[in-house]
Amino acid sequence: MSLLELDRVDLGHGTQVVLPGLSLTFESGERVALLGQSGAGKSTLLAEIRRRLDSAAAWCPQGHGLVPLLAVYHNVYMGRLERHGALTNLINLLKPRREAWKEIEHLVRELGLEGLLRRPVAQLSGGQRQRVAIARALYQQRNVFLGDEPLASVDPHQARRLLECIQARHATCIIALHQHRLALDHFDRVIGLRDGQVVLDAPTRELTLARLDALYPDAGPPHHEAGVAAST
Ligand SMILES: Nc1ncnc2c1ncn2[C@@H]1O[C@H](COP(=O)(O)OP(=O)(O)OP(=O)(O)O)[C@@H](O)[C@H]1O
Repeated sequence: MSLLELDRVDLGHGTQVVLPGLSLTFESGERVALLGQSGAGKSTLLAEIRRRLDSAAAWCPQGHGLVPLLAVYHNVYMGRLERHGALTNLINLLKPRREAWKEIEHLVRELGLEGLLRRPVAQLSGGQRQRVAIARALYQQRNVFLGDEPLASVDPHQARRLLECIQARHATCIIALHQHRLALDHFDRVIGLRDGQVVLDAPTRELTLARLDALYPDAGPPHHEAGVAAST
């Protein structure tokens, strides 16, 4: 079943077109990895997909979008803010709701953040913040998971584990990432962007690491996330 279709659309920012004449179809139940060098247009494409899917999609942004002074619990709770009234949310800020606390506690434990629910995000490491952002997106409980490099600041072993948590809850996901081994092992399809063009769109079973590395001509010799490969 088709999830969404882009038919010769020009995507960009203001008057600047970044992805001209883009045509792509996404299916429900598909796990899609978006690859490409910095500036290739991955975030621009994700922003359009997000705009079109609206409340059907959970969103994990590149910059995490967390509130540093608030505790982990409150940052994760924000994933569902709009489901409750303003008063409920205000009371929850002062005195966390018991059932929400339990649910979030369970979720963060799964992501390796146990014991940190009360800690302000400002006092977390980069990798821990990344996991809080993922927890907030999972807490949204949407059909589709959209992520803009949600695995960028965690080690290869953790990246694989987090991806498994995400995919256990979302049959459909579209995620920008740079870890080629993960893309091949955990996704059905890879879309590769370069300079605003789709230069690769293929099922992962037809792809090799060398083919994905070719999307990054400026990167030098490939490194292939040795830790990830060794862990499988
Ligand atoms: N808000 C913006 N206003 C104007 N131009 C933008 C804006 N955001 C991105 N761009 C430009 O659009 C192009 C594509 O950027 P985009 O963020 O989509 O790339 P990306 O592949 O996600 O890169 P990265 O891996 O660094 O996040 C770049 O040339 C960038 O400078």
